Amino acid sequence: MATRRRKPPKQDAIEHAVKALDKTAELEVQYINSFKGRGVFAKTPFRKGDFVVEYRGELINSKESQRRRRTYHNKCAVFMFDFYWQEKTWCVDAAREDGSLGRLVNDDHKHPNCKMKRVITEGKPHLCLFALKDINEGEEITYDYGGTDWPWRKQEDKQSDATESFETDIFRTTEQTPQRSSSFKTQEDKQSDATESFETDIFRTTEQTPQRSSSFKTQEDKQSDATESFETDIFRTTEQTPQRSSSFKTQEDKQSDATESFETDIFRTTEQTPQRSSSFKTQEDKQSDATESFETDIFRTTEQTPQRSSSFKTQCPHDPEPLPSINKVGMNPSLVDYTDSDESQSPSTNHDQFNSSCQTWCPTSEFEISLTHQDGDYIPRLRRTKSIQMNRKVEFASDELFDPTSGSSGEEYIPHSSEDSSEGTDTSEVIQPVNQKESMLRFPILGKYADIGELNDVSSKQILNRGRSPSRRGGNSGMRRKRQCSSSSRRASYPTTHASSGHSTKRSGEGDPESVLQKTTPDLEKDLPDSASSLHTEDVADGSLSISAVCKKENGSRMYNKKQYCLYCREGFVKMARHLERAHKDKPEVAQALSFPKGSKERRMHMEYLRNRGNFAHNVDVLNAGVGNLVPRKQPRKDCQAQNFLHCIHCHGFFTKKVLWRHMMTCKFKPSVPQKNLAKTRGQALCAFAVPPPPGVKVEFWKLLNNMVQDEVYSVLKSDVCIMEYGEHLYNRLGYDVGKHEYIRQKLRELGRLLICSRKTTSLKTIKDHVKPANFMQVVESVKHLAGYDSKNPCIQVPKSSSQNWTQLDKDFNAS
Ligand SMILES: C[S@@+](CC[C@H](N)C(=O)[O-])C[C@H]1O[C@@H](n2cnc3c(N)ncnc32)[C@H](O)[C@@H]1O
Repeated sequence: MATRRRKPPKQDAIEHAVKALDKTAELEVQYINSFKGRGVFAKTPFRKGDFVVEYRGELINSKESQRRRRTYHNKCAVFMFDFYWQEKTWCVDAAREDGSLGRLVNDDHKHPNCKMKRVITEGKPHLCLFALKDINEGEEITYDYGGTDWPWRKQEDKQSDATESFETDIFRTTEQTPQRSSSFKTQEDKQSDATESFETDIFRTTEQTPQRSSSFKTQEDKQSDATESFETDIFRTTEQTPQRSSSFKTQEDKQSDATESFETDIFRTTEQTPQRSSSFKTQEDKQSDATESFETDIFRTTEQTPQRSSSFKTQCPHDPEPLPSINKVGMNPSLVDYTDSDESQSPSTNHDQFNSSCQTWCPTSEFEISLTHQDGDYIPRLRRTKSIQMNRKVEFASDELFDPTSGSSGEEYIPHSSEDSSEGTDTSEVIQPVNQKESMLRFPILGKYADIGELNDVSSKQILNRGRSPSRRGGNSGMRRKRQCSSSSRRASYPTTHASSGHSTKRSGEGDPESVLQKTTPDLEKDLPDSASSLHTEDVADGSLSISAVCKKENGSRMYNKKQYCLYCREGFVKMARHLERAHKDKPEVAQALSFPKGSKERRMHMEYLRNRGNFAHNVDVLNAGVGNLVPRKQPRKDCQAQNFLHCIHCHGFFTKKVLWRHMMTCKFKPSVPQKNLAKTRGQALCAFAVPPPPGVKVEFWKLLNNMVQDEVYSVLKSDVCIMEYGEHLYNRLGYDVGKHEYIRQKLRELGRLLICSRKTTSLKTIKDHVKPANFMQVVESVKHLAGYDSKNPCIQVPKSSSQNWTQLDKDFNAS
């Protein structure tokens, strides 16, 4: 098939590994579909046994890998590849988008064409893929990730015919049910049978007792013996300058130029610990916490310079005691330093077993090239541990990467597109921009709200008169579950609402928020503080004001015990709708709400509004008293300070400042402002899809773009090369999740708006101009202009670029 001269695969692998080079002339990345994402494809044929690509990344120890796994998003954690070497579990963390190809190779457990092998060179293990069979040009490179619980496997068959959105849904569902299939064991058993027993031993040891099996020792010893001849090869290869191919660099540079730093931020924590600990061996032996960063540092793939071996010295600047050099002919100077290292700096703790012939630790080479299970050679069984979720409560020795207790639980796939909210009850859906300043209502404070004081008396009387009788039943039922961690049950006096006067119980039109407001707002406004005179809660000595966090049950699940306060009887109830129905159906607003069918949107909205009003009245009272538990619209995760909360003038919900801005945009109780429909007409949409994507633009990304509002921003961003490249990059990263499409569009629109503004106010014409350091001040000017910065009264109109804010801005923008 192939006519090119074949290099011995092991040598080929070592050469590429040492130089951190990919075969960019023979391989290419292609976007496959939204389900699978990208994949690596052969540009030229490979022969069975050929080295194909290295799974390159940062080599870290198990402790560090556990730590990262806890902090990484699932999408990143899936790039962590755990493997066993020298009685320890190691991990190649390829989460970083570094442009390398190995990390993008997809899984195929049925008909893989490659197999992962461990190649040790310069004392470091590398994970390399070798062809299991002849691979044709255009064929996707695949290997078996191991295990059986990868979500996509269960769906593979269904996938082929399904539509894109359907696929995504399935995928999500699967992600949420990370149960190991029952066939797992069977396959495990089959594998175990097919491989040498020692492999099984290795992984049993890893999962249960980190002891070396006797068969493993034998194998290791065999390897040690065999290393001698490889060393020569290794050192020969290291003489060559380890540079990345130019084509590779270009691709990577392009990506990094166009990419925002947010994606890489997560990794910074671990990358910013360049200190080497003093004694590797001791720490390793002790498995103490302090080892965490050390091993990482030693084996870290240089982030900036892809020259792995030569960067080693720089990576370890704090070696306490440099040891005598072992001179190897032809050795790269940096490698001399590396081999100079103290034995104790070997990643191995068992040097006798690893290389018993060396008194001083020296790098050895190990190569495992058996490509079938049958030939009986040592095949390191590499395993993707993404499917095993660490149980944080279990204490692990640093080498115990696998959590035996969670083996069957699978990976916890968390739907990532959902909003980060502690309580998903806010179903605000309509986006209607309003004047934010007018809409943010701060709470009234002690003494500043005379009306409330007067009303309090009335309401106190009302409470006395009524006692608990009208609400007793509801109250009891609401309190049936005695969970004490919600808001304070302190009774207080409240402003009355006088809600009953003059309100028809006639059905309002179609649950329109406005109609709800028209009927209910006037009453409430009596109770509301004058927004102009309202003060900020910071003015209160609010040491005793609290906002309770969400409560958890013993098993960690959420406890739904948030008490809402009744507008009429001032009691707290967990089930407010039921209470209102039972105790206050005579009230016009309640009657009005009840006039809608159960479960209807209108009824829910009315009830929600009444609930909010009751809570609002309660909060007003608590704030007036300066003591008590405030009821927020959404319970925070942690107990919060009251001054971080503000009140929405439309729905009267109490929100954190951070959330309020966004909420105001979507509050369903705000009166709607007629807006020009900026959405595409049907004709426009059809025309947009009819236009083929420009050369180099993927169809899927093109579709995403064409779903955008087609205004000036759209045409500008479409014509800017950088924005389009950035968009494609985002699409490649996030596009498989339909929930992220809007985010991608908004990111692009932000840049489009900036570009328009820059063109109007500065000499910058493209986004590329924006990244030139010389233009920095112009960019600042443009951003200020765009954000509506007022230099006289230093403030900005648009404090942050949430998509909703920009939606308003878009409208203003278009209007102007
Ligand atoms: C190591 S990454 C491979 C590169 C990935 N396709 C990408 O575009 O970033 C592993 C991820 O690829 C996807 N993947 C790998 N093999 C797959 C397969 N056979 N079918 C569907 N998705 C697959 C899964 O989303 C998995 O989380």
